[in-house]
Amino acid sequence: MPGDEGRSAVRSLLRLWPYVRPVRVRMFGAALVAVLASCTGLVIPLVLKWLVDGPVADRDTAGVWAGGALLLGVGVLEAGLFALRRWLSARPLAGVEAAMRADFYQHLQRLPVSFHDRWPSGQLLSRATTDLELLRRFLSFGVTFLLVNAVTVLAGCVILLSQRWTLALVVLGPFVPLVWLCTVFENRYARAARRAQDQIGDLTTLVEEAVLGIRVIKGFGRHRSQARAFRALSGRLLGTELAKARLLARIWAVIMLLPELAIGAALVLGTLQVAEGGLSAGTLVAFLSTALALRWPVESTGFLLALSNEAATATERFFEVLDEPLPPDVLREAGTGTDTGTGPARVPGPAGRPSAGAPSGGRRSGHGDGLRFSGVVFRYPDSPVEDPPVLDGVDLHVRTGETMALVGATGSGKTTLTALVPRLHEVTAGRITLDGEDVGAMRRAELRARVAVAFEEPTLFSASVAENVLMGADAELNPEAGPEPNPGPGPGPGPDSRGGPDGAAAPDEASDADGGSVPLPGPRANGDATATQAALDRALRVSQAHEFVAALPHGARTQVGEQGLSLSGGQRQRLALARAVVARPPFLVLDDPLSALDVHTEAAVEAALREVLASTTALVVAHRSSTVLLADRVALLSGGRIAAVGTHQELLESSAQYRRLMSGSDQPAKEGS
Ligand SMILES: Nc1ncnc2c1ncn2[C@@H]1O[C@H](COP(=O)(O)OP(=O)(O)OP(=O)(O)O)[C@@H](O)[C@H]1O
Repeated sequence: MPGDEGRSAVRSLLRLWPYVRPVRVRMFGAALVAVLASCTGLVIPLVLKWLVDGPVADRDTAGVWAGGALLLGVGVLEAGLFALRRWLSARPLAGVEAAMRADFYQHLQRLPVSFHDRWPSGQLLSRATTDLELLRRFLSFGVTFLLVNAVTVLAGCVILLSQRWTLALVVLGPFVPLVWLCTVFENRYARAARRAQDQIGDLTTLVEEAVLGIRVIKGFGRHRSQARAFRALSGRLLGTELAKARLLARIWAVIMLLPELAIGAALVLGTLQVAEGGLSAGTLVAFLSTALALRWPVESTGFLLALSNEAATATERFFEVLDEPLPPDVLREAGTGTDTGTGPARVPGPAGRPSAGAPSGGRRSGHGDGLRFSGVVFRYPDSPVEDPPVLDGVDLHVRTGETMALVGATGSGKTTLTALVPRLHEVTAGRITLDGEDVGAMRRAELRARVAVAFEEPTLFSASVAENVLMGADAELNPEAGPEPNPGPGPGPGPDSRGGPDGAAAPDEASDADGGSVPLPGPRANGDATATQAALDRALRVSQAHEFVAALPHGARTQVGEQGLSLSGGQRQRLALARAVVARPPFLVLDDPLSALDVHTEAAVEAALREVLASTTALVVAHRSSTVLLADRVALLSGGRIAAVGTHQELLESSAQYRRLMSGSDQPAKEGS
């Protein structure tokens, strides 16, 4: 029902109030000033009336000059007030946009992985950018001028009626059909606006995927089909935008035509009345200039209604994400101000500086029970109900200090099982315990302090190598949690300080890199930063990344990720591994961390990793027999359960499926290295 939709648009917009509240004084002040400015404009016809009926009729030149000066003064005052309105509202409303964007980002960070699995990233991106910008325009311009127009039209009507009520009725006659037409238009436009904004989100997703997957697209020569998909989507968006433009053009035509006709009719009638002597020329001039002054407020209503509708849609789209419920424990922790996932994890400090309450890193987790899965069942929330769960009663015990390799056919659920330990997903049934403590009952910050993860897909952020690695460290080790926007040579080892003419490491530094440290330059390389430096060096050495990092133009301060240097898949994976081991976590979960390494590097990383694994309790997803050999025991995942557990040798002897897996016949793509 049209009426319902209209009301819901208002309801949607009212949800913005908590964001507007802090700047309400400035905003209403700005609106008041705008109303004043607009009403000042309405004084001009009255001055004109006085001018025509007074000094002009009396041929009083001095009076005409005075009237002209008065008109000029009123005009300047009106312009000054409008400028003041802009000054009053610009800064606070930019703040509103920033606050909304910050809330949106924080909520996205806190939402579970299952939400991000479900939502296309382009939809989120367009809501955080286009929609919020639209809302700022609505709040700074739309709301104000809806109010200004309403007050101006009302004041104008009073002036018109007081000048000549019969003529006023002629001018105001079209008002009723106009309101009705606007209501019809508003509802149609709201639907088109929603469609367009959703289509922008889809288009953003497509562009993002095309940019991220550019190698696949080029490698498989898919640019034509990709371009076709883009054209189809942008064609659809174009269609919607044209439909919007047509709707707008129609309502605009009506909004402009009806008042013009009415003013024309009033002009004819008024002139006749002046000719007959029933009306003074000044009154007619004042009447007509008031009617003309009301033209813009009436005409701009169509545009403002369109803007309001788009803003209502943008608000709905914004709150669709913000209304997504957070997991109860995240909510609780957010309420107590505890870290819920946006900051660096609190993990045990380096040797000699254990964090209070957390087990000291770099040693076995002692008398604990290790990592235990008991009757773990898991089904992806969006999977069809008739499908069996991915994991259907997993029982597995990784003893303290033990390294357990997890093997299984492609799609058997290995990644899913590892993701349950740091609670990227919540178990559907059963429990996972760390040293006897249920991970489901642990605070997330504490869980992250105990478990470090490295995924098969190594993600690097637009930050320096050091910051990327230290992301896995606690606050003490990680002096600068946020990424720096720019590398900047700074006081650190820029190309000049690293020696080589083209930024390559000088021979002495290269040899330093072999056995020494990859210095963190500048403010970090002093005093308290020694521990950070030591942890970083150790992690880089363990992951066999120290040599290539030392050879980077700015060493560990080199910017990597999207806005920095591109690294090879193997280099990225080694940095992700360094991130996982930097804090020497008591529990380590690695999802095939060596998959992108060449045989030579893999052997070197394995040797170093063996040292790390010896001091942690680890679950390592393995596709190659070389990774399996790092483990004390192997668990075979099949049919959603652990089908067999034993040493590599035992499983080779007892399990035909394991033999097949290791010989590569089950996983031709990954096995056989
Ligand atoms: N986000 C998701 N939503 C729904 N189903 C998913 C999701 N992620 C994975 N799955 C499904 O869960 C099953 C297990 O996937 P998983 O990635 O855990 O397997 P895997 O053993 O790690 O495979 P691989 O060895 O190829 O990495 C697959 O059937 C997959 O299609």
